[in-house]
Amino acid sequence: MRIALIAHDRKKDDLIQFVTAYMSILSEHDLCATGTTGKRIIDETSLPVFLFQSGPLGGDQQIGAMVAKNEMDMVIFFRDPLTAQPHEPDVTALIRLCDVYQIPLATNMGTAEVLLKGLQEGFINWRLLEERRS
Ligand SMILES: O=C(CO)COP(=O)(O)O
Repeated sequence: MRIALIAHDRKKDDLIQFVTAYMSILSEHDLCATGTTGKRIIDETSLPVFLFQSGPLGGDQQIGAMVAKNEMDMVIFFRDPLTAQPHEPDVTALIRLCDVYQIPLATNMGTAEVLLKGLQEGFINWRLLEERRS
């Protein structure tokens, strides 16, 4: 499965903690991330991560394009609900596309934990069928 990892600045520490805790599951999948988030994951966990542009420079849109092309299986996006983002329309667009294409999306750590446990149990294997169909 291809999994996108994204975190706004004040949520990056939480995402690193999450990725470290679930490294054994995440290491079995193709990981990609917005630029700054991805660099921190690489530096702090050594997991291989494909880097898109930084979020404010178009990274959310690049991930959204992959969702629209059926090339993304899960999005874990630790949003900061308390800080205005200059690229808020891009954030909204990515979340909208996940809903349009029924892509599992977690916007906080509680949901992300459930998603990864579900992934491990095979609850998201229907995505493999989707990929074959497209
Ligand atoms: O802003 C972001 C998502 O909207 C995250 O981007 P960075 O990972 O480049 O900080």
